[in-house]
Amino acid sequence: MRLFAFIGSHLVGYRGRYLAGTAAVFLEGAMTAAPMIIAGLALVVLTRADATPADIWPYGAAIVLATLFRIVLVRVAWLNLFRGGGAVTLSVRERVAEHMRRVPLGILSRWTPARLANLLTDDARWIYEASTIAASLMLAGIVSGVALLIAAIAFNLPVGLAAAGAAALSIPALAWAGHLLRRMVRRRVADVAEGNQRIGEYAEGIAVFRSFGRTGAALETYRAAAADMRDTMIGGTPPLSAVSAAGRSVLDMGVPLALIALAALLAYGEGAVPKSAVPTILLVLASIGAFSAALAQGALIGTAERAARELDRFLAEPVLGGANALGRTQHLELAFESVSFGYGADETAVQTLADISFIVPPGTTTAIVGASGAGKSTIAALILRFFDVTSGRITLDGCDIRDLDPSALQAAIAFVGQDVHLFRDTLRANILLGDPSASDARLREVVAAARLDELVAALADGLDTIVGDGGRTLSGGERQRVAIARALLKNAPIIVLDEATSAIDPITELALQRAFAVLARGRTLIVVAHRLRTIAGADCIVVLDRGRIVESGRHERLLEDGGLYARLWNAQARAAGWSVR
Ligand SMILES: Nc1ncnc2c1ncn2[C@@H]1O[C@H](COP(=O)(O)OP(=O)(O)OP(=O)(O)O)[C@@H](O)[C@H]1O
Repeated sequence: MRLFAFIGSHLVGYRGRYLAGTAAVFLEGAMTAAPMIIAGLALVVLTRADATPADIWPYGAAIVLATLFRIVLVRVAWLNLFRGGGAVTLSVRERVAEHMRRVPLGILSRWTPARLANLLTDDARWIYEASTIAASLMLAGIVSGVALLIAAIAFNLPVGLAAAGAAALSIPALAWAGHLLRRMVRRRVADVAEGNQRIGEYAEGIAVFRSFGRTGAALETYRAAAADMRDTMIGGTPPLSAVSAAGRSVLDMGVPLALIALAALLAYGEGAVPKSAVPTILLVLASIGAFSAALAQGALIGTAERAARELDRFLAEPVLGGANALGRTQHLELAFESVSFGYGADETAVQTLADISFIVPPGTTTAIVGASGAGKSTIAALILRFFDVTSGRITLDGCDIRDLDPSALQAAIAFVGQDVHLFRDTLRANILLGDPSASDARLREVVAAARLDELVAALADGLDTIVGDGGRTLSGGERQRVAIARALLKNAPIIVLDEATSAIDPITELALQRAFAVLARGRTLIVVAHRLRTIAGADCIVVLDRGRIVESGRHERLLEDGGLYARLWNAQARAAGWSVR
């Protein structure tokens, strides 16, 4: 039922068609039973003493008509069900993709990339297969089986009832088998996901494993996951097959029970085999066949049901709220007002930021500095609403960013993080992500500002060179420069740079900084940096220590104060003179 409720909720605009298809399947089930029932009637007529060959023709004609009607119904059913099923799958994929866009990144990161990909591929496919083929075969089988059983009862009440009793008795065992099957499917899917995760980690981390001579151990963890998968199959199959076989055997008991009922009739009733006996037994046999065909779809329906549950669970993840628009798109002041934050949803979450307040006036540069783990990147993540604050508020142009339409916030901020992801596409397409409508001249301008022109000139296809998966064909510093070009192109009033130049050599970094300053003039910059030399010119430096602001101000004043910033600065100055012997 859950599966069909799920399908129903995604039948946007196709509900009528799908219902028409279902009605056609219903009739098709009846038309599948019709030839057998008509043949049964013909058998009864032919066993009469006064029967002539001509008596058979109306029945023959009725069988042909029922078959022709069934062909038409199959066509109508499948046409509508496939359209409806296609619409459901499309709607599921679109809703999941749209939801991914709106769920806070903090929540999204709890779903691994493999699980998210699975929602859009395998899970959506199971829903398609269930809503089209499996559901129709199951419904047609049940309708046909029930129609044949009713006909059997009508032909001969005791014999038909004996077979119906067997069918009724098989229901609990079959329901139990369905429950075991669903449990096994759930565990198998979890094992496969775990196995995929492990093999993904093994493939991605192969360089690390090799450098530590740990490839064997890493492979072992994958092997363990594969063994779990096998154990689930081996452990789950015997009880499932036993219960399923028991259910089917009880169902198959329909014919022997019908024969026993017939024998009882002979012994205690009519004293002769009634004319309806043979057709009734045939109808019972056919009805068992129809029920078995319906049962054969159980595994697919069970798998699709699990997929529906998983899709529902993802679609129930809360999305970023807020609907307000910004009053203007430029000169936006950003402010932290007594912001506290801890990762994790419950009260036990460790507080990462405590009572953070600072203002970033439009057009100024604010640097966030502090030791590793102090909470600098967390500040950037909160500005971007990857997470929402635990208490206090962050405002943009006076408006709490939680009340802002997420797309207004996204439009106002360009972000370059520590990990740069490039898509397997041309360098041009990767940079144009910042502004797909940018002119060629503007593109070249940001390429030059990001100090990418030498790289572009050296590449055989220049900007049209495909950069490999995740940008792996470029060096770390080159990837960072592509991300900076992308952010510059976006033309957002606020740019957040989180260790955006950490992989760039000092000479290129200096040149990039100068060019960047020209292109980003008038924009607000929030820079998270370890190399203090790069932010010494900032309008305000906010110094963090274990999640708290311990001082803030301009470089010269902070040096004079002799606090944490001065200590960090002096330590870096000394480190610059270090050498490896
Ligand atoms: N997604 C997360 N879930 C749980 N804890 C996190 C998460 N991200 C960061 N933390 C923790 O929050 C604290 C602050 O991390 P953050 O990345 O903000 O520090 P940082 O100052 O930017 O450090 P670094 O300079 O090393 O990048 C750290 O203790 C870190 O372990």
